[in-house]
Amino acid sequence: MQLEVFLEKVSVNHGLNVLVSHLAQAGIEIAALIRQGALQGVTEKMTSTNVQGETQMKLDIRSHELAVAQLRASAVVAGVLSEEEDHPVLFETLDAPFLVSMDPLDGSSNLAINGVVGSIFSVLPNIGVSTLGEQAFLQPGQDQRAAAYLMYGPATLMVLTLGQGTHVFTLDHDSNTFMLTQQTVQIAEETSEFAINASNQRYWAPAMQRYINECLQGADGLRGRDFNMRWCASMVMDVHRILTRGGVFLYPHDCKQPVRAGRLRLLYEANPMSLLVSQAGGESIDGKQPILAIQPDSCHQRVPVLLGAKQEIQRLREYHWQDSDHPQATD
Ligand SMILES: O=P(O)(O)OC[C@H]1O[C@](O)(COP(=O)(O)O)[C@@H](O)[C@@H]1O
Ligand SMILES: [Mg+2]
Ligand SMILES: [Mg+2]
Repeated sequence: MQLEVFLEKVSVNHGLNVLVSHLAQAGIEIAALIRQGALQGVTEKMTSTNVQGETQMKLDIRSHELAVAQLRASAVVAGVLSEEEDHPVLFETLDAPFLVSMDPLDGSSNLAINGVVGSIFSVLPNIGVSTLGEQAFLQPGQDQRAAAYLMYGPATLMVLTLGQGTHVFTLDHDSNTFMLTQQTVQIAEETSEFAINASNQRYWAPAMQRYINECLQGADGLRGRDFNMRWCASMVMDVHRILTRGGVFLYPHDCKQPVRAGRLRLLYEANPMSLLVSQAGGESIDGKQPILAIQPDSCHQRVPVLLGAKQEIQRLREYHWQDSDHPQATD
């Protein structure tokens, strides 16, 4: 089933369907660029840096421009917040029904090694950007109307939720259309696989040290079974593995840069991925509280991200509460 047919079937919100189709089109255009590799200067670095102080890749900018153009053309979006721009880009259609927050290119460090990258999108209702300005983007993740990521791997995938389950579409490069290949994905509650950048271990809080040490002790330790580890340095690829075969993805707070709450951004990485994971039966927390319940206070704020298999996230929450000697939060 083609994406547009699926949308007409499951969603009565025509405006949202139009928006999702334009996200898909942006994905098709970005995929075409990526496939050209160095021929399109895909691995080139810019001299500019983004608001996070990160050197921008040429493709960070091109992906941003292609997505902004598609969202503007949809005529149902009032403005876009992007990882690659300090302030939201506001369109003429200021009263349009939706706002979008996006990470136009996720996993940029993988480009130079021809690795997997992606794009991440969060769709929010327009609560009055014409008067509120960028404050209108500071809505908790639970208010999202849709979330999606594009994965530019051996196949090009679009993974989507409109709040009724999480579904996978594969791009048919011959007809340039996305076809439904997996409906209502479910994440197993139990897992023996974790993803974390272990090079940061010495900076982690005791709760994280404890959890990872127990996983590494495996069958010889308290967990009584061996755990496997993966790290792709692309949130899209790590989360897609979890939606496909389970596991947990962990980018916890660390004291490498104590002022920084985490590495990943709440509005265009943590929130959309948390909605996709929770709609597939998984959970996501910042250590103590559900990420989707966090009230954002700035557009590019960072947050610790622990997401995936329910049982592991509940164990991690327990360890974090025990850490801070707070009465254990009960479910
Ligand atoms: O380089 P590290 O510390 O392992 O971090 C990898 C993480 O950073 C990211 O690349 C950040 O995203 P961007 O590439 O969009 O900035 C995530 O995709 C990934 O999970
Ligand atoms: Mg990213
Ligand atoms: Mg990015």
